[in-house]
Parts: sequence; structure tokens; C-alpha cells
Amino acid sequence: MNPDHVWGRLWAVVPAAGIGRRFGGDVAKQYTELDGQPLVAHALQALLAHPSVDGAVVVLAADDASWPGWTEISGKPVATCIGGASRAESVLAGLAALPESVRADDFVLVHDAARPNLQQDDLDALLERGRADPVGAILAAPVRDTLKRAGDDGGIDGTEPRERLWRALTPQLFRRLQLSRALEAAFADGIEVTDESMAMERQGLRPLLVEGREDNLKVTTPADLALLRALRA
Ligand SMILES: Nc1ccn([C@@H]2O[C@H](COP(=O)(O)OP(=O)(O)OP(=O)(O)O)[C@@H](O)[C@H]2O)c(=O)n1
Ligand SMILES: C[C@](O)(CO)[C@H](O)COP(=O)(O)O
Repeated sequence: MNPDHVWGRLWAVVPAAGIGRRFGGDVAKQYTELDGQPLVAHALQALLAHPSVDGAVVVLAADDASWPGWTEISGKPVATCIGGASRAESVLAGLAALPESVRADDFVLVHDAARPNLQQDDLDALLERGRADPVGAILAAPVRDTLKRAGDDGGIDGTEPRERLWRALTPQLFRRLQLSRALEAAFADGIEVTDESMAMERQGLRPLLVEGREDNLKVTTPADLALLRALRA
């Protein structure tokens, strides 16, 4: 495989079709504003600001009435498609909507619209190490707190070993066709995968863990947004 092909076109799939149930609010959380822009705008700007990233497909809910209709950001193309009932289905729809210029074995980034604080140093590290890996890589953060298992009554049922435990973040970086096939295999087995890496792991593959920043927060609840605002102040 020639080096040009290995470093071929790199696009991002941005799942933004969730309803934000845990966040609440009047609009889906990906349209909640942070520093005057919706979360999805921050996520897209962070991806498309990187010189290696060529474009993005944003996966929208079928009834999305908030998408501003952007067709380019930072001078790069932004396309959209309709997602599914689960994040994994939305990611698969996004992979199918990528332009034909993204070849089967080109790498693709998958990044949550709900993670607005992605920094360029993290993206640099993921791309540098992930594109040198035979499978791909994910940003992740090592667990640094002691983990407790909760009982039904709110008491502690036990302490879980935390050695070698990491929290999966996004972006995650995998080859287009390999990821599509892994997601389809999980659906065929009736398995709901929570992230792209889980689909790849089910294929016996071992993506690389690339340590990422703790402030690459996923906005899940209003408290996450408040914390992010404080961090960015
Ligand atoms: N069917 C879905 C569900 C989620 N997502 C996206 O996946 C990302 C991470 O998911 P999560 O934080 O769980 O978002 P929601 O599913 O919207 O949150 P909730 O579970 O609280 O409804 C978000 O950008 C969300 O928009 C998606 O594209 N399609
Ligand atoms: C993909 C992800 O961001 C990895 O931590 C996370 O799983 C997505 O959030 P969800 O609540 O699982 O949909």
C-alpha cells in the first residue's frame, strides 16, 4: 500500500441524532449553546480545523428542526444524513453517507456532537498513532478514582479493581469498511454496541488506546455543561 493511500482522504462522522434524554431541555442537547455556539458547531470546528481532516458527515435525527443547514465549515464540506434509533445505527448511517472519495480502507474519525471541547493536540496524537496502527485507535482516559459497585438500596456492594481500566472517549479512528462490517455484525448478533471500539473488539481486534484530555467531556447532563463552561472560562 503506497504511503499516499495510507494517508488518504480523512473524513469524520459526527453522530448528532440523539434526543438528549438525560440532559433535558427544550432542544436536543447537541444544539444547546456553549460560548454562543451549539455543541455540534464546536465539535465540527475542532475536527475541521485539523489540516488532515477533509470533511464531515453529520448524522441527524429524522425530525431534526434545529440543524442550521451548514454545507461547509472552515472551508471544508459538511454533509448530512439521517440516523437511527441507537448511536451505533447512526454511525453506520454516517459511514454509508461518506463520499465515494473515502475508500474502503481509508481511516474515518467518529466523534460525538456532544463532545465540544476536543483539542488539536488530542486529535494530533490520535491521528499520528492511530494511522500507524493496523486496526485504529480511540482517545481514552485512565480511570483515576476508586470504583464502587452500587447496590439497589444505595449502599456499596463492593469495590471494583481499576487497574488497566480506561474511559472511552471520542474521536475513534477506524477504517471505513472494517468498521461498517463490525457494526453490521453486532446488529446481526442483536448486540447493542456503545462505541465503535466495542464493535471492533467483538471481531477479535485490539484498537490502540491513546490517552486524551480529561476535559474532552461528553455533555450528558446539565452538570457536564456547567463544568465545561467553568473549565473554558
Ligand atoms: N440514536 C442516536 C443516539 C445518540 N446519538 C449521538 O451520539 C452522541 C453520544 O450519545 P449520548 O451522549 O448518549 O446522546 P443522547 O443519546 O442524545 O443522550 P441520552 O442517552 O441522554 O438521550 C451524541 O452526540 C448523540 O447525538 C446519535 O447520533 N444517534
Ligand atoms: C461513544 C462514547 O462517547 C464513548 O464514551 C459514549 O459511549 C457515548 O455515549 P452513550 O451514552 O453511550 O451513547
